[in-house]
Amino acid sequence: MIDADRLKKNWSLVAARGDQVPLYFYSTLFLSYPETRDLFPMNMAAQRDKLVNALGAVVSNVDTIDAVVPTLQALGRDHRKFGALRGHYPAVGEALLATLEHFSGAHWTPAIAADWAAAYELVAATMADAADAAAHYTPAWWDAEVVGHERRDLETAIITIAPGTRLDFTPGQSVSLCTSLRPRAWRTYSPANAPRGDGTIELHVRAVDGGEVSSALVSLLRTGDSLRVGPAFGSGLTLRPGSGPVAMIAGGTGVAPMKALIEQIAATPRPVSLYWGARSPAGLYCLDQMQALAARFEWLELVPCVDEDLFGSGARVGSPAELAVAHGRCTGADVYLCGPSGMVESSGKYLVGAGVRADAIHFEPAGA
Ligand SMILES: NC(=O)C1=CN([C@@H]2O[C@H](COP(=O)(O)OP(=O)(O)OC[C@H]3O[C@@H](n4cnc5c(N)ncnc54)[C@H](O)[C@@H]3O)[C@@H](O)[C@H]2O)C=CC1
Repeated sequence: MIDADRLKKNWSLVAARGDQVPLYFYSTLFLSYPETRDLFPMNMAAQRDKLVNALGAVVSNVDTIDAVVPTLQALGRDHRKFGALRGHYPAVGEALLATLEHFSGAHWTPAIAADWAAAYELVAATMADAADAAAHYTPAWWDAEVVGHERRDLETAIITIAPGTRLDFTPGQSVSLCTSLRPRAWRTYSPANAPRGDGTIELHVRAVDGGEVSSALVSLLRTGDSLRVGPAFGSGLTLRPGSGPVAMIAGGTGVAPMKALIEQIAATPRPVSLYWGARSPAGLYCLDQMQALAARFEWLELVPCVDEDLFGSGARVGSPAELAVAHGRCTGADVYLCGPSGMVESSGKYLVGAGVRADAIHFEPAGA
């Protein structure tokens, strides 16, 4: 029986050492098992945070492991795209335990070691089993051709890809992708369209500061190039059944999954209010597309919002969540939130404080 409290306490002790933890973990892994280096991107900076986040998520849920089984299974299926094999899991487990022992110092006991080993074995077996099962019915990744690349501004591009074989997804889900311009570095985006007859997928990419992959996708990628795409995952933002009102609160390119949801809702319309925020009017990079949708669907209300409007664009000034509440759009509605993680977090708190039921607020948890 795993003592979850003991594990959580030990994890907070180790996690307090910050960046040193993943650094130690990867050094140990690559020294002991050099062949695993090829599974990871050349630049490990982004990868380091991922390990810490993933570990934290698993550990904090170890006492309710049933709740994270679907996530672990999706993770296992997704890891096939890295070339991760069942044989790699023990190597990772060994490096993980060595790292935990190193940072626990005098707090490391045989009982804690046994708890960690058992928790890791459970996680690894769930992931590896799901990966093996998926190998029977789905590819490890899809090769897709870039069939459209439209720069919307210096930092943002709308990229359309055509996977070689059909890639199924549900609006609101995400896919990860990798370009040979930045080998083995995968980043996640949400399709901005409901599934199409021709299988093409629209992705909205903003070059983030220091983001080597997003910058390459925006500035260097060209029509005709190919990308690798991983399986669709996530259920936080998928449409809940019902015919009642929907309020969508989006920030920046977080509008992409909202556009996909709107296209899905068009099949069985219900009232939708989309409050879409950006720092300035220039950040509303696909306002024309969104306005065209609002003109086409009488059940769709579009409210562009900006932090400041120096030149009088006509967008509302204020936070999308606060405006949506002030206009009564969240009352009795299913609310979908997507954008920068800080915005999702603060908007969620604001909505709950304003009386919106927590179970009516939907978003993809950070790091998912
Ligand atoms: N491209 C895609 O397919 C998807 C993108 N996302 C996420 O959406 C985000 C979009 O980023 P950008 O377009 O660069 O947006 P941005 O940085 O330009 O911000 C958009 C809006 O969010 C507000 N905001 C930003 N940080 C905030 C904070 N900490 N607290 C409160 N409000 C805040 C801004 O004031 C602005 O109104 C990214 O974090 C991305 O990971 C999420 C899902 C899909």
